[in-house]
Amino acid sequence: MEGVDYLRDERSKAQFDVETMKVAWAGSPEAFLVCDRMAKLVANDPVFEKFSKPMLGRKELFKNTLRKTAHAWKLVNDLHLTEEEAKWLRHYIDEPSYTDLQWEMFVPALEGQGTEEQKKKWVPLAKTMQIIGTYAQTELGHGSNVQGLETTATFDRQSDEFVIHSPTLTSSKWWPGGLAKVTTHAIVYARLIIDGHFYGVHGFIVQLRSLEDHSPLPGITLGDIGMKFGHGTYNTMDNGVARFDRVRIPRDQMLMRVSQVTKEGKYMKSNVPRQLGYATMVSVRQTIVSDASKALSRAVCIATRYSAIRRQFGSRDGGPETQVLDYKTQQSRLFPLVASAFAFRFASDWLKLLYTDVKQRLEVNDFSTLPEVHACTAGFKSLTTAATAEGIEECRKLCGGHGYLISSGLPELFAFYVPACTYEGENVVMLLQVARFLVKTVSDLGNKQPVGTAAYLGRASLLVQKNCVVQTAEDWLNPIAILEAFEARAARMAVGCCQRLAEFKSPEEGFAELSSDLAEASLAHCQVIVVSTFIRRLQQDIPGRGVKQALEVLCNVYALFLLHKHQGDFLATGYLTPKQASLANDQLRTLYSKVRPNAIALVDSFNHTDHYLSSVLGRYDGNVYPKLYEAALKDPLNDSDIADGIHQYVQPILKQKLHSSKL
Ligand SMILES: CCCCCCCC/C=C\CCC/C=C/C(=O)SCCNC(=O)CCNC(=O)[C@H](O)C(C)(C)COP(=O)(O)OP(=O)(O)OC[C@H]1O[C@@H](n2cnc3c(N)ncnc32)[C@H](O)[C@@H]1OP(=O)(O)O
Ligand SMILES: Cc1cc2nc3c(=O)[nH]c(=O)nc-3n(C[C@H](O)[C@H](O)[C@H](O)COP(=O)(O)OP(=O)(O)OC[C@H]3O[C@@H](n4cnc5c(N)ncnc54)[C@H](O)[C@@H]3O)c2cc1C
Repeated sequence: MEGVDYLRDERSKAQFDVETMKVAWAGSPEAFLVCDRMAKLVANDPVFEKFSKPMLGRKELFKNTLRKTAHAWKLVNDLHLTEEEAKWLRHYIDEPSYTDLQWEMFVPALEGQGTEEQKKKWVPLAKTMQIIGTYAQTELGHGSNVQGLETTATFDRQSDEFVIHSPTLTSSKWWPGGLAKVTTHAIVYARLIIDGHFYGVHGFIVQLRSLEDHSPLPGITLGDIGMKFGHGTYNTMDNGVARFDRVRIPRDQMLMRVSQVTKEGKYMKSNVPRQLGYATMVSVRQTIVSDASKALSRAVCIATRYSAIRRQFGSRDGGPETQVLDYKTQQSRLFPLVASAFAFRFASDWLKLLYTDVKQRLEVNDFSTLPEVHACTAGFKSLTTAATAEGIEECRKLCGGHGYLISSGLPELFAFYVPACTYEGENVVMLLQVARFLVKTVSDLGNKQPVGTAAYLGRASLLVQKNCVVQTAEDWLNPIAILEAFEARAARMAVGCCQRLAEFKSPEEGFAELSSDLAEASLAHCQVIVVSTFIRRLQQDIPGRGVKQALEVLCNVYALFLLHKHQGDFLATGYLTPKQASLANDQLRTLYSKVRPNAIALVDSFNHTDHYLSSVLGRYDGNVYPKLYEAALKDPLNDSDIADGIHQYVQPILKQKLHSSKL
């Protein structure tokens, strides 16, 4: 049998309806149709070809992306694509580009932090791409500590302008995507100074380049910050540096939803919290969670298909060898990642609802849920990006040596994905934000009943006393038992941290000293939410033959895999006995056997095109070995039998005359 037959055979074993699972993965029949149409549009358009990317130099890579982005914008207009369709189009083109910043950060910053008047003026210009913007917050000296930014915006009453200035080397803006060569505008975050007084960091709309000839405007120095990790991935983006030498902008270019500066130089706060100035980051973190499920699903699709084709050992009397997918070790590394992709998918759908809700509330000045939403987006961003980055690397290893080839699609995917652990809030820094929320919630338990995602902490006094009642491996299939285990572990970790915090001279000192434990408690809290979201999703109506059952298996795999991975926490907090932890692991092995016949159908449900996967190992048709050979032959080194440099540098060594003493 060939790879093609292996996958055909695997597909025939599926115990659920793949077409309906595709809809469950996409979220709705409408969402499925949009994704499917955009994926095919990209896959069938030669402009979006990706094969040659790894061979291109930096300048060619960058220009190639400019060309693709221009073509995509033409398609958006010619085909009258909606914003949602355009977003999927960008996604499937699969190349970081200045438009990521334009649509994910510049426009949301204008919409979220601008006044009605500012929105009216700037948003249409941005949405029609008459101006192209970026989000210039991070500096050479500070990224995480936003209040530590050094760029200044000094109000000049006489001219009714702000003067934007980079007073030190470390105040240079450093990292913003598209800044180096493309963007005409930026939201520049700077310390506001009026009459020598500092009023904190605010966003300012600054024009960077001439709209006529694209040259940097006077007083502005712009450049690229240099090559980044991986070759053909993030180097398509011109992450940039900017320095401002007393650049003047009109007063009405400060984003003034949160606070205003009057003509007279009076600083006025609206009745909105200053954290609203961070709203763009909340919005993008939510998008990043959704992207995590996409990136992880892509990696597991490649690794699962290849694992069904690859055979090693186990052959006796000349019969076929064992598919590596049949090894329990392979399953225990791969199937939890398949389950995680689904878990993150449903978590991101839920987070989107939470975010939509807070957005509507903010519009009518209801800020009550902002701290919870900030904690959820920050925590989920950290949890999902860390697991996805690790998961992609695990998938590479699951593909053995071939996973290290660029043609496997995995090295480039990893290089493309891994900065998500850092951008939009470094992951540990984000977990510490969740910790602040947890500490406040637990400290306030006597006065305030927590709601929403923290509601379980309202039962903390019970959860710290109760013990797990599981007696058999079967008991671990009960969602109530699973959820209570996660809640009890998280509540005990949070309460334990709070008790120890009280032993320090000041809360700040305690927080700093216990920050590692607090980060772990935060992760445990976020896992409660992801697991409970998956369980709740299964309580909804899910049509299609066997679809719900297959998802139930994955939900249990996800939860029990986490329980096994973090069993130290579950045991140390005293909720579980070693016997109960071991029963969970027994159940996990049984669950892997239930996933096995559905493995290929599950990854088919992601509906990834071969173009999107860009992986010889993950091809839908399974024709791996001939295509791997073909891809290798296309390497420039195979253009000739004798490569450049052989005559010059190798042959002289071969032909050297050695003295007998050196022989
Ligand atoms: C091409 C890739 C494919 C994927 C495409 C997906 C789309 C991605 C688009 C583009 C690609 C990526 C581009 C990347 C862009 C960037 O990275 S932009 C820069 C992002 N920078 C950060 O995220 C900085 C991180 N730092 C912070 O957010 C904050 O400073 C902080 C660390 C959270 C806060 O520090 P600190 O506590 O010192 O700060 P204060 O300002 O004093 O805050 C006090 C209180 O406010 C609460 N807070 C903080 N942030 C928020 C918020 N966002 N919303 C609500 N509330 C917030 C904080 O918890 C404090 O509350 P408390 O006093 O009650 O405890
Ligand atoms: C690919 C990419 C694209 C980006 N695009 C943009 C963009 O478009 N616009 C923009 O403004 N920025 C952008 N950034 C910058 C990005 O947002 C920052 O790099 C990020 O916020 C992290 O900040 P930092 O680099 O200052 O890390 P640091 O904060 O210096 O982190 C270094 C280490 O210190 C630790 N640390 C920091 N503070 C604490 C603390 N309080 N407690 C415990 N540990 C701590 C961190 O955990 C980490 O281990 C981009 C970055 C990348 C990699």
